[in-house]
Amino acid sequence: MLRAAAAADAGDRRVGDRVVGMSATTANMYRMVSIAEAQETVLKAISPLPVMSIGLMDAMGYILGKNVIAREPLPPFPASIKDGYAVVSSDGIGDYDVAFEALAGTAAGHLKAGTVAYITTGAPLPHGADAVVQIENTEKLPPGPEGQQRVRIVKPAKGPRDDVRALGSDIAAGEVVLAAGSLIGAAEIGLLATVGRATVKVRRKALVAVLSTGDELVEPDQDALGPGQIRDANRFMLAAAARSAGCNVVDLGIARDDPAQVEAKFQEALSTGVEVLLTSGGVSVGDRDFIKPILERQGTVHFGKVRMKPGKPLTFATINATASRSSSGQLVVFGLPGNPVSSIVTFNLVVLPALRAMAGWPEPRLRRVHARTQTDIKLDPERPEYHRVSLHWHRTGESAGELAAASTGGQISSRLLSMRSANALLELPAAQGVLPAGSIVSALLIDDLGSMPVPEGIPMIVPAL
Ligand SMILES: Nc1nc2c(c(=O)[nH]1)N[C@H]1C(S)=C(S)[C@@H](COP(=O)(O)OP(=O)(O)OC[C@H]3O[C@@H](n4cnc5c(N)ncnc54)[C@H](O)[C@@H]3O)O[C@H]1N2
Ligand code: MOO
Repeated sequence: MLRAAAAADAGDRRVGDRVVGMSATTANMYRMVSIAEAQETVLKAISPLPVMSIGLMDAMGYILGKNVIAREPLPPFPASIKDGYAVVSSDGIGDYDVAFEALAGTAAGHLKAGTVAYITTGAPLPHGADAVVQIENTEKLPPGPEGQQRVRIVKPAKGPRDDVRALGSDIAAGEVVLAAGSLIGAAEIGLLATVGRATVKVRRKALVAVLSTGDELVEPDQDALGPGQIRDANRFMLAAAARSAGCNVVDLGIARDDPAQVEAKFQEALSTGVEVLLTSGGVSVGDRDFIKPILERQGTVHFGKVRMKPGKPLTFATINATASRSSSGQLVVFGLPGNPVSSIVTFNLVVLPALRAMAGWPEPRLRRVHARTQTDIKLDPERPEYHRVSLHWHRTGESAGELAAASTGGQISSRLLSMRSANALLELPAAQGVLPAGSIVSALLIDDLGSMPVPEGIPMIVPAL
């Protein structure tokens, strides 16, 4: 828990990180913490969720809860790498009777020296054979006097083991094929299937609820806006962001700027057993910003102001939920700012690492890269700014190239277009002046670089050998 910086007036009480009277207007008394401190506070307050069993078809995107060890070797028998003929390599070139067919999915037969067996890719090498000659290095001969198949080996096997996968050469028996803490992707699912894990132990992911607050908000399907109304963007955006982190989402709808309505929604979150509640709006310092005072009454507010742009009023609290169905024993609440860009940027910087940590990621933070800016960027003198950019690969001259950062334009926190196609947040320091184009800055990835804009003028390189 953090230290309250503001001095208490007589009659005020200390709650979590702040000294409060009871009105919402005291919300500006929170100590402004750094983003690093905010992230650390959140990660300290949460723990990985319990391990559960899941079917292989549904395991994508989970973190493995236990090491997975191969019980048998792969291949489980010496196997042919080619369609061709199983041979005794020392027999060499010559004409041979085809003694039998060794097909994939059948048991290995026995081959006598001086004969060959027709073999398919993946079939067990017959006992007695030690190599395979691919079909291209053979010629089919007319059948022998008793009608038996015959073949000419034109180019012999290079020696024993030629075109044979040795027993256990892909996976050794007893090998750890996946370590606890691994993120399960498509290849990992293939490995799990290979080693016979039809169900796997993975970390559960948080059940997340989303709630928008504000008298001005209407549903997106409202065609004509009334006076002062805007459509609710955050609830849908945050639900999608939580889902793309693999979480199931409960939609709590919109609460009006009325403490009773907001509190009723919090109760609904608790009784549904959600582990994480994302609210947006109502966390600033106005008389109608009720989120902080409600959180103070219901639980512990760990911070309520962060030195960052956008996202300054970001609020983080925990509410005891031992009486609810939540398996973590607490409801973790992120009070995200109402401005849409502030809410999605704070989601990426603070909520996403928390969801990942709950899901068991050993390193839940966003990945950092370095990039070169393409335009001048004005800095904020007071708050470090997370400038939205689209990163793409840029090649200059003969060099391998580097990531170039194209700004998404106007960065005001209401302009959601600044997040469109953004795949990274530049980490700009709080400073006077302008960061000149061509500067190298660090950037946090908020999207997969595999979907970055198609780089222009980057041909496939064939290395000169
Ligand atoms: N006196 C001060 N006022 C403000 C400060 C401050 O330090 N002192 N901070 C500003 C900053 S920075 C931010 S960010 C905002 C955050 O305010 P709230 O979290 O209380 O959000 P609201 O006031 O409810 O809304 C802000 C803005 O966003 C729109 N909004 C809200 N919810 C949604 C939604 N679900 N979908 C789309 N748009 C939404 C809302 O209509 C407002 O325009 O406070 C500043 N004020
Ligand atoms: O912190 Mo606010 O998010 O700048 O608009």
